[in-house]
Amino acid sequence: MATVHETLEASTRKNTILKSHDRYNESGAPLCDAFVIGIAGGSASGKTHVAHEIVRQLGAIPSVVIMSQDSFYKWNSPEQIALAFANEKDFDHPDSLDLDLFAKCLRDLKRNRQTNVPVYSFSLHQRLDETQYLYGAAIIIVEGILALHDSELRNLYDLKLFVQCDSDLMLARRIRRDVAERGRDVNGVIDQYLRFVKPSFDNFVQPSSRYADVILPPKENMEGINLVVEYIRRKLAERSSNLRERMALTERLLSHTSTPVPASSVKYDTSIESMQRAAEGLGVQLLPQTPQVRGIYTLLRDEKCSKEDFIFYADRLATILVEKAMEALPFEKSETTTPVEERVVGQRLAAKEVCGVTIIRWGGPLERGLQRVLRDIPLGSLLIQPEPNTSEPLLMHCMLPACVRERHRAEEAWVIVLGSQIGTGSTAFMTIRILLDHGVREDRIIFLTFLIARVGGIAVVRRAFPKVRIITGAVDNEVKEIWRMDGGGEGVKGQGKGRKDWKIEPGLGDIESRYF
Ligand SMILES: Nc1ncnc2c1ncn2[C@@H]1O[C@H](COP(=O)(O)OP(=O)(O)O)[C@@H](O)[C@H]1O
Ligand SMILES: Nc1ccn([C@@H]2O[C@H](COP(=O)(O)O)[C@@H](O)[C@H]2O)c(=O)n1
Repeated sequence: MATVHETLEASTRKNTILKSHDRYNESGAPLCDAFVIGIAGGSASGKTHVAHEIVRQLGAIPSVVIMSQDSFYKWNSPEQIALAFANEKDFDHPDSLDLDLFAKCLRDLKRNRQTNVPVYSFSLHQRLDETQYLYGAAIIIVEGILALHDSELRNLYDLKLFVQCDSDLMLARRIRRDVAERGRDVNGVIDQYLRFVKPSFDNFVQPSSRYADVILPPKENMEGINLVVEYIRRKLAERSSNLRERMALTERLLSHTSTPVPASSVKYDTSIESMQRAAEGLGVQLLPQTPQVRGIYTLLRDEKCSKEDFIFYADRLATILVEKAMEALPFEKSETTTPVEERVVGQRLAAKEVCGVTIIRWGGPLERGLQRVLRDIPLGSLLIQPEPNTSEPLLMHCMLPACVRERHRAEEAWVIVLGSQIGTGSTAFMTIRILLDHGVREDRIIFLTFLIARVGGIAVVRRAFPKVRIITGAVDNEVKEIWRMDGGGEGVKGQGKGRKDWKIEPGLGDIESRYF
Protein backbone atom coordinates (compact mmCIF):
# COMPACT_ATOMS: atom_id res chain seq x y z
CA MET A 1 0.00 0.00 0.00
CA ALA A 2 1.19 3.53 -0.73
CA THR A 3 2.36 5.67 2.18
CA VAL A 4 0.29 8.68 3.16
CA HIS A 5 3.02 10.85 1.66
CA GLU A 6 2.91 9.01 -1.65
CA THR A 7 -0.87 9.04 -1.58
CA LEU A 8 -0.95 12.74 -0.93
CA GLU A 9 1.46 13.37 -3.77
CA ALA A 10 -0.65 11.39 -6.18
CA SER A 11 -3.95 12.86 -5.09
CA THR A 12 -2.84 16.49 -5.02
CA ARG A 13 -1.05 16.42 -8.32
CA LYS A 14 -4.12 17.66 -10.14
CA ASN A 15 -4.69 20.72 -7.93
CA THR A 16 -1.76 22.91 -8.73
CA ILE A 17 -1.35 26.65 -8.58
CA LEU A 18 1.27 27.74 -11.03
CA LYS A 19 1.33 31.52 -10.84
CA SER A 20 -1.15 34.24 -10.41
CA HIS A 21 -1.78 37.67 -11.81
CA ASP A 22 -3.60 40.86 -11.17
CA ARG A 23 -6.96 41.77 -12.65
CA TYR A 24 -8.54 44.65 -10.80
CA ASN A 25 -9.59 48.11 -11.81
CA GLU A 26 -8.49 51.39 -10.19
CA SER A 27 -11.43 51.27 -7.81
CA GLY A 28 -10.12 48.09 -6.28
CA ALA A 29 -12.93 45.96 -7.66
CA PRO A 30 -12.12 42.75 -9.53
CA LEU A 31 -12.39 43.37 -13.27
CA CYS A 32 -13.67 39.90 -13.90
CA ASP A 33 -14.07 36.43 -12.47
CA ALA A 34 -11.62 33.68 -13.32
CA PHE A 35 -12.24 31.91 -16.62
CA VAL A 36 -13.56 28.39 -15.92
CA ILE A 37 -13.31 25.39 -18.22
CA GLY A 38 -15.20 22.19 -17.35
CA ILE A 39 -13.86 18.92 -18.82
CA ALA A 40 -15.92 15.72 -18.56
CA GLY A 41 -15.50 12.27 -20.08
CA GLY A 42 -15.33 8.66 -18.96
CA SER A 43 -12.76 7.40 -16.50
CA ALA A 44 -9.32 7.28 -18.20
CA SER A 45 -10.69 8.96 -21.32
CA GLY A 46 -7.86 11.53 -21.08
CA LYS A 47 -9.43 14.45 -19.16
CA THR A 48 -6.31 15.08 -17.07
CA HIS A 49 -4.15 14.73 -20.15
CA VAL A 50 -6.25 17.38 -21.96
CA ALA A 51 -6.17 19.68 -18.91
CA HIS A 52 -2.36 19.50 -18.71
CA GLU A 53 -2.04 20.00 -22.45
CA ILE A 54 -4.13 23.19 -22.21
CA VAL A 55 -1.90 24.45 -19.34
CA ARG A 56 1.22 23.59 -21.34
CA GLN A 57 0.01 25.38 -24.46
CA LEU A 58 -1.16 28.44 -22.54
CA GLY A 59 2.47 28.74 -21.51
CA ALA A 60 3.09 32.35 -20.56
CA ILE A 61 -0.37 32.94 -19.12
CA PRO A 62 0.28 33.26 -15.43
CA SER A 63 -2.16 31.43 -13.25
CA VAL A 64 -3.95 28.21 -13.98
CA VAL A 65 -5.44 25.86 -11.44
CA ILE A 66 -6.61 22.36 -12.22
CA MET A 67 -9.41 21.34 -9.89
CA SER A 68 -10.25 17.67 -9.93
CA GLN A 69 -13.62 16.19 -9.08
CA ASP A 70 -11.70 13.37 -7.34
CA SER A 71 -11.00 15.76 -4.43
CA PHE A 72 -14.70 15.83 -3.59
CA TYR A 73 -15.41 12.14 -2.88
CA LYS A 74 -17.39 12.05 0.36
CA TRP A 75 -15.89 10.99 3.67
CA ASN A 76 -16.27 7.17 3.95
CA SER A 77 -17.15 5.15 7.08
CA PRO A 78 -15.01 2.10 8.01
CA GLU A 79 -17.77 -0.17 6.57
CA GLN A 80 -17.74 1.75 3.28
CA ILE A 81 -13.95 1.54 3.14
CA ALA A 82 -14.12 -2.25 3.64
CA LEU A 83 -16.57 -2.43 0.71
CA ALA A 84 -14.24 -0.25 -1.38
CA PHE A 85 -11.29 -2.60 -0.78
CA ALA A 86 -13.50 -5.49 -1.92
CA ASN A 87 -14.36 -3.45 -5.08
CA GLU A 88 -17.98 -3.40 -3.96
CA LYS A 89 -18.44 0.31 -3.41
CA ASP A 90 -19.92 2.50 -6.12
CA PHE A 91 -17.66 5.52 -6.70
CA ASP A 92 -19.26 6.42 -10.01
CA HIS A 93 -22.76 7.41 -8.91
CA PRO A 94 -23.24 11.18 -8.37
CA ASP A 95 -24.18 10.45 -4.71
CA SER A 96 -20.59 9.39 -3.99
CA LEU A 97 -19.49 13.01 -4.45
CA ASP A 98 -20.04 16.11 -2.33
CA LEU A 99 -21.21 18.20 -5.27
CA ASP A 100 -22.38 21.07 -3.04
CA LEU A 101 -18.90 21.50 -1.58
CA PHE A 102 -17.44 21.17 -5.09
CA ALA A 103 -19.66 24.01 -6.36
CA LYS A 104 -18.87 26.17 -3.29
CA CYS A 105 -15.10 25.79 -3.70
CA LEU A 106 -15.34 26.52 -7.42
CA ARG A 107 -17.60 29.54 -6.86
CA ASP A 108 -15.12 30.99 -4.33
CA LEU A 109 -12.11 30.46 -6.56
CA LYS A 110 -13.93 31.85 -9.60
CA ARG A 111 -14.77 35.00 -7.62
CA ASN A 112 -11.11 35.55 -6.68
CA ARG A 113 -11.53 34.26 -3.12
CA GLN A 114 -9.39 31.64 -1.44
CA THR A 115 -10.65 28.09 -1.09
CA ASN A 116 -9.49 25.04 0.84
CA VAL A 117 -10.09 21.92 -1.23
CA PRO A 118 -10.30 18.47 0.44
CA VAL A 119 -7.53 15.99 -0.27
CA TYR A 120 -8.64 12.48 -1.26
CA SER A 121 -6.61 9.30 -1.22
CA PHE A 122 -7.42 6.66 -3.84
CA SER A 123 -5.25 4.11 -2.04
CA LEU A 124 -6.98 4.62 1.31
CA HIS A 125 -10.43 5.30 -0.23
CA GLN A 126 -10.72 8.20 2.18
CA ARG A 127 -10.75 11.95 2.46
CA LEU A 128 -7.69 12.99 4.43
CA ASP A 129 -7.65 15.47 7.33
CA GLU A 130 -5.67 18.12 5.47
CA THR A 131 -7.00 20.45 2.81
CA GLN A 132 -5.27 22.14 -0.08
CA TYR A 133 -5.31 25.94 -0.13
CA LEU A 134 -5.95 27.50 -3.53
CA TYR A 135 -6.04 31.17 -4.47
CA GLY A 136 -5.35 33.50 -7.34
CA ALA A 137 -6.34 31.59 -10.42
CA ALA A 138 -7.02 33.50 -13.63
CA ILE A 139 -8.02 30.26 -15.31
CA ILE A 140 -9.60 27.27 -13.55
CA ILE A 141 -9.81 23.92 -15.27
CA VAL A 142 -12.30 21.55 -13.65
CA GLU A 143 -12.07 17.92 -14.65
CA GLY A 144 -14.07 14.87 -13.64
CA ILE A 145 -16.32 12.14 -14.96
CA LEU A 146 -19.38 14.07 -13.70
CA ALA A 147 -18.07 17.59 -14.32
CA LEU A 148 -20.91 18.30 -16.77
CA HIS A 149 -23.60 16.31 -14.93
CA ASP A 150 -24.45 18.79 -12.18
CA SER A 151 -26.34 21.93 -13.27
CA GLU A 152 -24.88 24.10 -10.49
CA LEU A 153 -21.35 23.28 -11.65
CA ARG A 154 -22.30 23.70 -15.30
CA ASN A 155 -23.51 27.24 -14.60
CA LEU A 156 -20.04 28.18 -13.39
CA TYR A 157 -18.22 27.18 -16.59
CA ASP A 158 -17.31 29.59 -19.38
CA LEU A 159 -16.38 26.70 -21.67
CA LYS A 160 -17.50 23.05 -21.53
CA LEU A 161 -15.47 20.21 -23.07
CA PHE A 162 -16.18 16.48 -23.32
CA VAL A 163 -13.47 13.92 -24.09
CA GLN A 164 -15.05 11.18 -26.20
CA CYS A 165 -13.31 7.80 -25.99
CA ASP A 166 -14.02 4.13 -26.84
CA SER A 167 -14.91 1.99 -23.84
CA ASP A 168 -12.22 -0.60 -24.60
CA LEU A 169 -9.52 2.06 -24.76
CA MET A 170 -10.76 3.56 -21.47
CA LEU A 171 -10.77 0.13 -19.79
CA ALA A 172 -7.26 -0.68 -21.04
CA ARG A 173 -5.92 2.68 -19.83
CA ARG A 174 -7.72 2.39 -16.52
CA ILE A 175 -6.28 -1.07 -15.78
CA ARG A 176 -2.77 0.18 -16.49
CA ARG A 177 -3.19 3.38 -14.46
CA ASP A 178 -5.04 1.93 -11.45
CA VAL A 179 -2.48 -0.86 -11.04
CA ALA A 180 0.47 1.50 -11.43
CA GLU A 181 -0.82 4.53 -9.53
CA ARG A 182 -3.80 3.67 -7.36
CA GLY A 183 -2.65 0.42 -5.69
CA ARG A 184 -5.19 -1.90 -7.43
CA ASP A 185 -5.03 -5.37 -9.02
CA VAL A 186 -6.26 -6.26 -12.52
CA ASN A 187 -9.21 -8.45 -11.44
CA GLY A 188 -10.45 -5.81 -9.00
CA VAL A 189 -10.30 -3.08 -11.65
CA ILE A 190 -12.29 -5.23 -14.10
CA ASP A 191 -14.92 -6.21 -11.46
CA GLN A 192 -15.41 -2.57 -10.44
CA TYR A 193 -15.56 -1.50 -14.07
CA LEU A 194 -18.30 -3.96 -15.02
CA ARG A 195 -20.35 -3.45 -11.88
CA PHE A 196 -20.19 0.34 -11.41
CA VAL A 197 -18.01 2.27 -13.86
CA LYS A 198 -19.63 1.21 -17.15
CA PRO A 199 -23.28 1.50 -15.99
CA SER A 200 -22.61 4.93 -14.53
CA PHE A 201 -20.84 5.99 -17.71
CA ASP A 202 -23.91 4.97 -19.73
CA ASN A 203 -26.40 6.56 -17.32
CA PHE A 204 -24.69 9.81 -16.26
CA VAL A 205 -21.39 10.52 -18.02
CA GLN A 206 -22.13 9.95 -21.69
CA PRO A 207 -25.55 11.72 -21.54
CA SER A 208 -23.84 14.83 -20.09
CA SER A 209 -21.88 15.23 -23.36
CA ARG A 210 -24.91 17.03 -24.76
CA TYR A 211 -24.00 20.06 -22.66
CA ALA A 212 -20.48 20.33 -24.12
CA ASP A 213 -19.44 23.22 -26.35
CA VAL A 214 -16.64 21.10 -27.82
CA ILE A 215 -16.28 17.30 -28.09
CA LEU A 216 -12.63 16.24 -28.17
CA PRO A 217 -11.44 12.93 -29.63
CA PRO A 218 -9.45 10.67 -27.27
CA LYS A 219 -6.26 10.56 -29.36
CA GLU A 220 -4.77 12.94 -31.92
CA ASN A 221 -6.74 15.63 -30.17
CA MET A 222 -4.11 18.35 -30.54
CA GLU A 223 -6.02 20.21 -33.21
CA GLY A 224 -9.07 20.47 -30.95
CA ILE A 225 -6.91 21.53 -27.99
CA ASN A 226 -5.20 24.19 -30.15
CA LEU A 227 -8.56 25.70 -31.02
CA VAL A 228 -9.64 25.66 -27.38
CA VAL A 229 -6.40 27.36 -26.31
CA GLU A 230 -6.78 30.03 -29.00
CA TYR A 231 -10.30 30.70 -27.78
CA ILE A 232 -9.11 31.04 -24.13
CA ARG A 233 -6.31 33.41 -25.18
CA ARG A 234 -8.79 35.61 -27.00
CA LYS A 235 -11.11 35.72 -23.99
CA LEU A 236 -8.22 36.58 -21.66
CA ALA A 237 -6.95 39.32 -23.95
CA GLU A 238 -10.41 40.91 -23.86
CA ARG A 239 -10.18 40.97 -20.08
CA SER A 240 -6.60 42.13 -19.61
CA SER A 241 -5.75 45.44 -17.97
CA ASN A 242 -2.51 47.30 -17.55
CA LEU A 243 -3.04 48.55 -14.04
CA ARG A 244 0.52 49.59 -13.25
CA GLU A 245 0.77 51.75 -16.33
CA ARG A 246 -2.53 53.41 -15.46
CA MET A 247 -1.49 53.92 -11.84
CA ALA A 248 1.72 55.62 -12.90
CA LEU A 249 -0.22 58.09 -15.06
CA THR A 250 -0.90 60.13 -12.02
CA GLU A 251 -2.11 63.42 -13.47
CA ARG A 252 -5.10 61.72 -15.01
CA LEU A 253 -5.79 59.71 -11.90
CA LEU A 254 -5.25 62.57 -9.48
CA SER A 255 -7.88 64.57 -11.26
CA HIS A 256 -10.29 61.82 -10.15
CA THR A 257 -9.41 62.00 -6.48
CA SER A 258 -11.86 63.53 -4.07
CA THR A 259 -9.07 65.01 -1.91
CA PRO A 260 -6.85 67.25 -4.02
CA VAL A 261 -3.14 66.94 -3.25
CA PRO A 262 -1.49 70.32 -2.72
CA ALA A 263 1.27 71.00 -5.22
CA SER A 264 4.67 72.10 -3.98
CA SER A 265 6.60 74.93 -5.60
CA VAL A 266 9.95 73.55 -4.38
CA LYS A 267 11.08 70.53 -6.43
CA TYR A 268 12.39 68.41 -3.58
CA ASP A 269 10.63 69.83 -0.60
CA THR A 270 11.04 67.39 2.28
CA SER A 271 10.29 69.94 4.99
CA ILE A 272 8.10 68.82 7.88
CA GLU A 273 5.27 71.15 6.82
CA SER A 274 5.32 69.94 3.23
CA MET A 275 5.25 66.26 4.29
CA GLN A 276 2.49 66.88 6.80
CA ARG A 277 0.37 68.70 4.21
CA ALA A 278 0.90 65.94 1.66
CA ALA A 279 0.15 63.18 4.20
CA GLU A 280 -3.03 64.91 5.24
CA GLY A 281 -4.13 65.40 1.64
CA LEU A 282 -3.49 61.76 0.88
CA GLY A 283 -5.06 60.44 4.07
CA VAL A 284 -1.91 58.63 5.21
CA GLN A 285 -0.54 58.67 8.75
CA LEU A 286 2.88 60.31 8.98
CA LEU A 287 5.17 59.40 11.87
CA PRO A 288 5.65 62.36 14.23
CA GLN A 289 8.62 64.17 12.70
CA THR A 290 10.74 64.10 15.84
CA PRO A 291 14.43 65.03 15.61
CA GLN A 292 15.19 61.32 15.95
CA VAL A 293 13.03 60.35 12.97
CA ARG A 294 14.36 63.25 10.88
CA GLY A 295 17.89 62.23 11.84
CA ILE A 296 17.35 58.62 10.77
CA TYR A 297 16.02 59.73 7.37
CA THR A 298 18.97 62.07 6.89
CA LEU A 299 21.33 59.15 7.47
CA LEU A 300 19.37 56.74 5.27
CA ARG A 301 19.13 59.25 2.39
CA ASP A 302 22.87 59.81 2.40
CA GLU A 303 24.37 58.02 -0.61
CA LYS A 304 27.54 57.45 1.44
CA CYS A 305 25.66 55.61 4.23
CA SER A 306 27.44 52.28 4.82
CA LYS A 307 25.46 49.03 4.52
CA GLU A 308 25.96 48.38 8.22
CA ASP A 309 24.51 51.78 9.15
CA PHE A 310 21.73 51.46 6.63
CA ILE A 311 20.62 48.14 8.14
CA PHE A 312 20.87 49.45 11.71
CA TYR A 313 18.83 52.60 11.06
CA ALA A 314 16.29 50.90 8.78
CA ASP A 315 15.66 48.39 11.62
CA ARG A 316 15.33 51.22 14.10
CA LEU A 317 12.87 53.07 11.85
CA ALA A 318 10.89 49.89 11.25
CA THR A 319 10.53 49.46 15.03
CA ILE A 320 9.15 53.00 15.35
CA LEU A 321 6.67 52.35 12.52
CA VAL A 322 5.45 49.13 14.15
CA GLU A 323 5.10 50.89 17.49
CA LYS A 324 2.89 53.44 15.73
CA ALA A 325 0.84 50.59 14.25
CA MET A 326 0.30 49.19 17.74
CA GLU A 327 -1.78 52.28 18.53
CA ALA A 328 -4.42 51.05 16.09
CA LEU A 329 -4.75 47.62 17.73
CA PRO A 330 -7.37 47.07 20.42
CA PHE A 331 -6.18 46.71 24.03
CA GLU A 332 -8.21 45.78 27.11
CA LYS A 333 -7.86 45.95 30.88
CA SER A 334 -5.84 43.16 32.42
CA GLU A 335 -5.04 42.34 36.08
CA THR A 336 -1.78 40.86 37.18
CA THR A 337 0.11 40.00 40.40
CA THR A 338 3.51 41.62 40.88
CA PRO A 339 6.60 39.83 42.38
CA VAL A 340 5.68 41.44 45.71
CA GLU A 341 2.21 39.86 45.56
CA GLU A 342 0.38 43.10 44.77
CA ARG A 343 -2.52 43.15 42.28
CA VAL A 344 -2.29 45.80 39.57
CA VAL A 345 -4.54 46.68 36.67
CA GLY A 346 -2.79 47.03 33.34
CA GLN A 347 -3.52 46.44 29.65
CA ARG A 348 -3.19 43.55 27.21
CA LEU A 349 -3.64 43.15 23.48
CA ALA A 350 -7.27 42.29 22.82
CA ALA A 351 -7.04 41.33 19.13
CA LYS A 352 -7.83 37.63 18.62
CA GLU A 353 -5.56 37.26 15.60
CA VAL A 354 -2.70 39.55 14.58
CA CYS A 355 -0.34 38.60 11.79
CA GLY A 356 2.16 40.16 9.44
CA VAL A 357 2.43 39.86 5.68
CA THR A 358 5.67 40.78 4.00
CA ILE A 359 6.28 41.12 0.31
CA ILE A 360 9.43 39.14 -0.40
CA ARG A 361 12.45 41.49 -0.63
CA TRP A 362 10.24 44.62 -0.77
CA GLY A 363 9.04 44.18 2.83
CA GLY A 364 12.26 42.57 4.10
CA PRO A 365 13.79 45.72 5.63
CA LEU A 366 10.75 46.07 7.91
CA GLU A 367 10.59 42.48 9.16
CA ARG A 368 13.08 42.76 12.02
CA GLY A 369 11.26 45.79 13.37
CA LEU A 370 7.97 43.88 13.35
CA GLN A 371 9.45 40.93 15.18
CA ARG A 372 11.09 43.17 17.76
CA VAL A 373 7.75 44.64 18.74
CA LEU A 374 5.52 41.56 18.27
CA ARG A 375 7.93 38.72 18.96
CA ASP A 376 5.83 35.68 17.98
CA ILE A 377 3.74 37.24 15.28
CA PRO A 378 2.94 34.81 12.44
CA LEU A 379 4.50 36.25 9.30
CA GLY A 380 3.29 35.29 5.83
CA SER A 381 4.90 36.23 2.55
CA LEU A 382 3.92 37.13 -0.98
CA LEU A 383 6.19 37.22 -3.99
CA ILE A 384 4.97 39.85 -6.42
CA GLN A 385 7.10 40.54 -9.47
CA PRO A 386 6.67 42.64 -12.59
CA GLU A 387 5.67 40.85 -15.75
CA PRO A 388 8.69 41.33 -18.08
CA ASN A 389 6.80 42.94 -21.00
CA THR A 390 4.16 45.05 -19.30
CA SER A 391 5.62 45.50 -15.78
CA GLU A 392 2.22 44.42 -14.43
CA PRO A 393 2.57 42.96 -10.94
CA LEU A 394 2.24 39.18 -10.91
CA LEU A 395 1.64 37.13 -7.79
CA MET A 396 4.23 34.38 -8.07
CA HIS A 397 4.00 32.88 -4.60
CA CYS A 398 1.41 33.17 -1.85
CA MET A 399 2.27 31.88 1.62
CA LEU A 400 -0.20 33.62 3.88
CA PRO A 401 -0.49 32.92 7.63
CA ALA A 402 -3.07 30.28 8.63
CA CYS A 403 -5.33 32.95 10.13
CA VAL A 404 -5.73 34.54 6.69
CA ARG A 405 -5.92 31.35 4.66
CA GLU A 406 -9.09 30.31 6.44
CA ARG A 407 -11.90 32.73 5.68
CA HIS A 408 -13.68 32.63 9.05
CA ARG A 409 -10.39 33.51 10.78
CA ALA A 410 -9.43 36.13 8.19
CA GLU A 411 -12.62 38.02 9.01
CA GLU A 412 -11.35 38.45 12.59
CA ALA A 413 -7.68 39.10 11.83
CA TRP A 414 -5.59 42.28 12.00
CA VAL A 415 -2.91 42.27 9.34
CA ILE A 416 0.25 44.40 9.37
CA VAL A 417 1.61 44.63 5.83
CA LEU A 418 5.27 45.46 5.15
CA GLY A 419 6.45 47.16 1.95
CA SER A 420 9.47 49.44 1.93
CA GLN A 421 8.20 52.21 -0.38
CA ILE A 422 5.06 53.10 -2.34
CA GLY A 423 5.79 54.60 -5.74
CA THR A 424 3.40 53.49 -8.47
CA GLY A 425 1.45 51.78 -5.71
CA SER A 426 0.72 48.75 -7.86
CA THR A 427 2.32 46.21 -5.48
CA ALA A 428 0.64 47.80 -2.45
CA PHE A 429 -2.64 47.79 -4.34
CA MET A 430 -2.33 44.14 -5.25
CA THR A 431 -1.33 43.12 -1.73
CA ILE A 432 -4.35 44.86 -0.19
CA ARG A 433 -6.62 43.33 -2.81
CA ILE A 434 -5.27 39.84 -2.03
CA LEU A 435 -6.03 40.32 1.68
CA LEU A 436 -9.55 41.59 0.93
CA ASP A 437 -10.13 38.60 -1.36
CA HIS A 438 -9.37 36.40 1.64
CA GLY A 439 -11.99 38.14 3.78
CA VAL A 440 -9.71 40.45 5.85
CA ARG A 441 -11.60 43.62 6.80
CA GLU A 442 -10.33 46.76 5.10
CA ASP A 443 -10.17 48.67 8.39
CA ARG A 444 -8.01 45.92 9.92
CA ILE A 445 -5.21 46.24 7.39
CA ILE A 446 -2.29 48.39 8.53
CA PHE A 447 0.27 49.13 5.84
CA LEU A 448 3.74 50.16 7.01
CA THR A 449 6.23 51.78 4.71
CA PHE A 450 9.36 53.93 4.92
CA LEU A 451 8.43 56.21 2.05
CA ILE A 452 5.57 57.30 -0.17
CA ALA A 453 5.74 59.33 -3.40
CA ARG A 454 3.27 62.16 -3.06
CA VAL A 455 2.61 62.23 -6.80
CA GLY A 456 2.29 58.55 -7.63
CA GLY A 457 -0.05 55.60 -7.33
CA ILE A 458 -0.78 56.30 -3.65
CA ALA A 459 -3.78 58.43 -4.67
CA VAL A 460 -5.28 55.40 -6.43
CA VAL A 461 -4.59 53.14 -3.43
CA ARG A 462 -6.27 55.64 -1.08
CA ARG A 463 -9.26 56.04 -3.32
CA ALA A 464 -9.72 52.28 -3.80
CA PHE A 465 -9.17 51.34 -0.14
CA PRO A 466 -9.97 54.37 2.02
CA LYS A 467 -10.23 52.38 5.27
CA VAL A 468 -6.75 50.82 5.11
CA ARG A 469 -4.37 52.57 7.52
CA ILE A 470 -1.16 53.52 5.78
CA ILE A 471 1.66 54.59 8.09
CA THR A 472 4.82 56.11 6.66
CA GLY A 473 7.84 57.95 8.00
CA ALA A 474 8.22 60.28 5.00
CA VAL A 475 6.38 61.58 1.96
CA ASP A 476 8.57 62.52 -1.01
CA ASN A 477 7.76 64.28 -4.19
CA GLU A 478 7.31 62.13 -7.22
CA VAL A 479 7.69 58.82 -8.97
CA LYS A 480 9.74 58.85 -12.19
CA GLU A 481 9.81 56.39 -15.06
CA ILE A 482 13.22 54.78 -15.67
CA TRP A 483 14.71 51.96 -17.73
CA ARG A 484 16.01 49.21 -15.40
CA MET A 485 18.81 47.20 -17.04
CA ASP A 486 18.71 43.40 -16.71
CA GLY A 487 22.07 43.26 -14.98
CA GLY A 488 21.02 46.01 -12.52
CA GLY A 489 21.29 49.79 -12.64
CA GLU A 490 19.58 52.36 -14.85
CA GLY A 491 20.01 52.64 -18.57
CA VAL A 492 18.45 54.07 -21.69
CA LYS A 493 15.57 52.30 -23.41
CA GLY A 494 16.71 50.58 -26.59
CA GLN A 495 20.33 50.36 -25.42
CA GLY A 496 20.60 46.91 -23.86
CA LYS A 497 18.05 44.55 -22.35
CA GLY A 498 15.93 45.83 -19.51
CA ARG A 499 12.43 46.82 -18.52
CA LYS A 500 10.42 49.88 -17.65
CA ASP A 501 10.42 50.72 -13.95
CA TRP A 502 9.72 53.62 -11.62
CA LYS A 503 11.72 55.29 -8.84
CA ILE A 504 10.87 57.81 -6.13
CA GLU A 505 12.65 61.18 -6.07
CA PRO A 506 14.44 62.36 -4.00
CA GLY A 507 13.90 58.97 -2.30
CA LEU A 508 16.01 56.49 -0.39
CA GLY A 509 17.36 54.75 -3.49
CA ASP A 510 16.82 51.04 -4.01
CA ILE A 511 16.07 50.21 -0.36
CA GLU A 512 16.17 46.43 -0.78
CA SER A 513 19.60 46.49 -2.49
CA ARG A 514 20.95 48.83 0.16
CA TYR A 515 19.58 46.64 2.97
CA PHE A 516 20.31 43.11 1.68
N1 LIG B 1 -4.29 11.46 -26.07
C1 LIG B 1 -3.65 10.52 -25.37
N2 LIG B 1 -2.70 9.79 -25.96
C2 LIG B 1 -2.06 8.83 -25.28
N3 LIG B 1 -2.29 8.49 -23.98
C3 LIG B 1 -3.24 9.18 -23.35
C4 LIG B 1 -3.97 10.21 -24.00
N4 LIG B 1 -4.85 10.72 -23.10
C5 LIG B 1 -4.66 10.01 -21.97
N5 LIG B 1 -3.71 9.08 -22.12
C6 LIG B 1 -3.24 8.15 -21.08
O1 LIG B 1 -4.36 7.48 -20.54
C7 LIG B 1 -4.29 7.38 -19.12
C8 LIG B 1 -5.52 8.04 -18.47
O2 LIG B 1 -5.54 9.39 -18.84
P1 LIG B 1 -6.04 10.51 -17.87
O3 LIG B 1 -5.85 11.79 -18.56
O4 LIG B 1 -5.43 10.32 -16.52
O5 LIG B 1 -7.58 10.12 -17.80
P2 LIG B 1 -8.77 10.72 -16.94
O6 LIG B 1 -8.29 11.96 -16.28
O7 LIG B 1 -9.83 10.97 -17.95
O8 LIG B 1 -9.16 9.65 -15.99
C9 LIG B 1 -3.00 8.04 -18.73
O9 LIG B 1 -2.03 7.04 -18.51
C10 LIG B 1 -2.62 8.90 -19.91
O10 LIG B 1 -1.24 9.02 -20.07
N1 LIG C 1 -11.83 5.50 -3.86
C1 LIG C 1 -12.08 5.58 -5.17
C2 LIG C 1 -12.67 6.71 -5.74
C3 LIG C 1 -12.88 6.73 -7.11
N2 LIG C 1 -12.53 5.69 -7.89
C4 LIG C 1 -12.74 5.73 -9.35
O1 LIG C 1 -12.15 6.88 -9.90
C5 LIG C 1 -12.77 7.18 -11.14
C6 LIG C 1 -12.73 8.64 -11.45
O2 LIG C 1 -11.42 9.10 -11.58
P1 LIG C 1 -10.78 9.35 -13.02
O3 LIG C 1 -9.45 9.98 -12.72
O4 LIG C 1 -10.66 8.05 -13.69
O5 LIG C 1 -11.70 10.28 -13.76
C7 LIG C 1 -14.21 6.69 -11.03
O6 LIG C 1 -14.55 6.00 -12.18
C8 LIG C 1 -14.18 5.77 -9.80
O7 LIG C 1 -14.60 4.49 -10.13
C9 LIG C 1 -11.95 4.59 -7.31
O8 LIG C 1 -11.63 3.63 -8.02
N3 LIG C 1 -11.73 4.55 -5.97
